[in-house]
Amino acid sequence: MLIKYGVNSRFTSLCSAKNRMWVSSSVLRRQHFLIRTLGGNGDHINTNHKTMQAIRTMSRAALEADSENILRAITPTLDPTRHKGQAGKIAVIGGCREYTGAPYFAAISALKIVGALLCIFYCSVSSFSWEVFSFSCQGADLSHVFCTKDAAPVIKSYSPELIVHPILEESYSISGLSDEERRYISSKILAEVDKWMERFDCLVIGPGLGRDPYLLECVSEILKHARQSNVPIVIDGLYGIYLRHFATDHAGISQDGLFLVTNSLDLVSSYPLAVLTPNVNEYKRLVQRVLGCEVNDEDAPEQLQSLVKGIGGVTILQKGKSDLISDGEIVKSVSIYGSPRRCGGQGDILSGSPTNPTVLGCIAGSALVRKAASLAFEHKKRSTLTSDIIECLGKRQVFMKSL
Ligand SMILES: NC(=O)C1=CN([C@@H]2O[C@H](COP(=O)(O)OP(=O)(O)OC[C@H]3O[C@@H](n4cnc5c(N)ncnc54)[C@H](O)[C@@H]3O)[C@@H](O)[C@H]2O)[C@@H](O)CC1
Ligand SMILES: Nc1ncnc2c1ncn2[C@@H]1O[C@H](COP(=O)(O)OP(=O)(O)OP(=O)(O)O)[C@@H](O)[C@H]1O
Ligand SMILES: [Mg+2]
Repeated sequence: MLIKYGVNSRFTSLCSAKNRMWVSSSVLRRQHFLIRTLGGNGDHINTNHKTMQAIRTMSRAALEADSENILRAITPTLDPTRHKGQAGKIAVIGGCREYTGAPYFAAISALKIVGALLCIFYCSVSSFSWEVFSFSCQGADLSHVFCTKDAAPVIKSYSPELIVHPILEESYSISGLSDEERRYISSKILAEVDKWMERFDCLVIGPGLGRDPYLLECVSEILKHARQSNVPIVIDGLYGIYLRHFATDHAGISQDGLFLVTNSLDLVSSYPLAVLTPNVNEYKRLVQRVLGCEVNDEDAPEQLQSLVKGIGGVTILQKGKSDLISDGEIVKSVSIYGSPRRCGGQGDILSGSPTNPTVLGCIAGSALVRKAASLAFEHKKRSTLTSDIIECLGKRQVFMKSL
């Protein structure tokens, strides 16, 4: 079944000769996971395959995506025969001394609404083959947060549902240490994340990470390892850092320089399982850095497509009045009514929502958050907060499905 739908070749082609041995077990695990979550029922796949083809054909002509239909089509019916873990395990890498809300919002949203890779369809539309890594909208089974030691007790206190790993370090907590000691601490952090990496179906990197250079260097390494393991990655809120190019002097004080993140775009470039979710400021800085110009609202779809091509091989979900999504091949817009409230944290919910690397998945994630925001605003009006939106994520009006 997997071979028929190209899953095998998809994953195999992602493994370079160098890391094939290393990733093989995680790839196999994910394939088994996919077989299980597909329900082992060919009819089910064929039905969905046709649905996806129909959606794809329908929406190719217009910029505006048929997001409600897409959301409905990829939302599975809850299946009482499944056991814990089959809807996926998500990890958020984020949370530092200042920001504890952002990783919580992303992780709890993943737990509430985003299952994991539920189905892979290879849709042949026109002349090219198109794969859909679709996460179920039934809620992941386990949601982890890897954050700094200071942030962990706070995040744990928000929710007993989250599994919180207090392992990241910021510069202030290691000040006075030698370079060698710092490198040792980094390697310990990386080893700790690696122990878990294989189990994750998706990483969300960035919510509430802040801008500490030591922390970000560690996260760059985590990102590299995730990529070697072919784990889908959503990257949120890091673009300021990417473009600021921190360098670290021996005392751990950050200064502008051409260091860390000249390479950071390389970290994601040509990685088809990466989704970037920039907000207005982050997008502006990305455009300036990659295209060397200012944001052009008149030709927004074309500019987004150029940006994706400039970075190479990723999917970008540009947040704004309308969300624009592109993988470099196509551009789609989601403009369904959301909320006029612009309270912080809504982007963090969104970063926990697409958790899959395709335009289709991003459309569903965007529609989901906007519909939940609209529903929350109906009830809370001007006092709507991100936590109110989270409460609305699973409502029937959002999914238009009862089970
Ligand atoms: N409750 C929470 O814990 C929340 C935490 N958040 C976190 O807050 C952090 C900032 O997010 P925002 O959405 O406010 O970020 P923005 O990119 O919107 O930036 C906020 C401000 O900082 C400036 N800025 C950012 N990066 C810069 C850079 N490299 N050079 C110069 N100026 C820069 C921007 O111009 C803007 O004025 C992120 O880590 C984010 O994840 C937000 O997600 C909101 C909620
Ligand atoms: N002007 C707008 N009108 C309607 N919806 C919007 C508007 N701007 C953003 N959104 C929606 O709000 C959500 C969050 O986008 P936003 O630009 O606020 O992200 P952010 O700044 O990264 O948020 P966060 O505070 O979590 O970091 C997205 O779902 C987006 O579709
Ligand atoms: Mg944000």
